[in-house]
Amino acid sequence: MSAFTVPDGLTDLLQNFAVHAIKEQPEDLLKFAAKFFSKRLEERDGTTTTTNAMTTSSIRKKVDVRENRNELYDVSEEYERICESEEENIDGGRVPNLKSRRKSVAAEHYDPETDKDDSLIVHPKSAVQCKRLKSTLQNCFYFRHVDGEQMKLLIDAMFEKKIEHPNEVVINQGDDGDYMYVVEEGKFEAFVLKNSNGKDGKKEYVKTEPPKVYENGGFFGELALMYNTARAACILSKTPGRLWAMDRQTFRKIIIRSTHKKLKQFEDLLKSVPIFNELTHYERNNVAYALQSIEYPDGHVIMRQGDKADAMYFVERGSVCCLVQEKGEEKEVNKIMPGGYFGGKKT
Ligand SMILES: Nc1ncnc2c1ncn2[C@@H]1O[C@@H]2COP(=O)(O)O[C@H]2[C@H]1O
Repeated sequence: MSAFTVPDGLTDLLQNFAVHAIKEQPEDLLKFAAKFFSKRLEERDGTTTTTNAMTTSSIRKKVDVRENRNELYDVSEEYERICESEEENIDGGRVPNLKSRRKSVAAEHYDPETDKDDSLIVHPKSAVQCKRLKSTLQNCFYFRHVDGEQMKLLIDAMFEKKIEHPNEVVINQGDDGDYMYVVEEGKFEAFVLKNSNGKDGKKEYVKTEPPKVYENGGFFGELALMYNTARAACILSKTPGRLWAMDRQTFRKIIIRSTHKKLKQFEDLLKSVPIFNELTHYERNNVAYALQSIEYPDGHVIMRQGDKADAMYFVERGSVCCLVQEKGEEKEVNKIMPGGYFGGKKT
């Protein structure tokens, strides 16, 4: 009998491929496989086969890898390389060159446990501004974990930023994270760099996939502050508008303290669920924000057979029994353990 050695990573690679193929049900499996594996290769090597442009996913990949080692990856080399032209082309429109906004990526590590300094910035506001800001924050699910006292500190620390024109670049991909923004009014859209050397040597940006539009609500610019990385996308105004900005220090002291632990817990849970394995950092983060922790007592009926599906559930602790009514009797058909999920299409 001959002994075989399974190459490192083979199981994960094939599992990922199988999950994708099952999910997407391609007509031509071979073509789908070719595309899938080429994309993995591009992501690993940080190159594309058609251009030399550094894609955000490859930048993000590198950032992620370093993050796992608790180091900070400075993307400045790539950024300088992709920043050579004087003007930039976003979705066909001309926007000012933002190279001057680029600073070095701040590498300081923030540990909420050891930070005893509670001093925060205060930007004075009128009662009307406070009221507007409070209602904007309350409508934003990102701030769900913030308690009343912290909400007051947030309101003090944030300041209003008026956007006068469409096509203003609020965030430039590759920059350091200085502020996170909450949208009170106006329309904003996210773009990512497609080609650093497009038509006439100008940089070309495309809408994110899926497109991300913020209209009279929502937030952006949290990733670079949360993960200490360079900006992962550009945010451009589509109309004049009004934003509320939160500086990096306030974000760290309030948001990281109150939500980071919870988010990490959720993120780890999501990582163990195969259908979410392939999500990017950003996508996984968004799912994590949308999750809510609910404790059920033993024997509690979470949903009944025939109920309308209104949510998907992930088991964090304990186990969940699936029962089916058969000839007037309930029969256990499945037991879902931590890492398992139900309430989606199949359990
Ligand atoms: N597909 C996307 N990938 C990364 N960031 C995105 C995407 N769509 C929207 N964004 C937002 O764009 C912001 C750019 O700055 P940050 O990286 O700090 O945080 C990012 C997110 O809030």
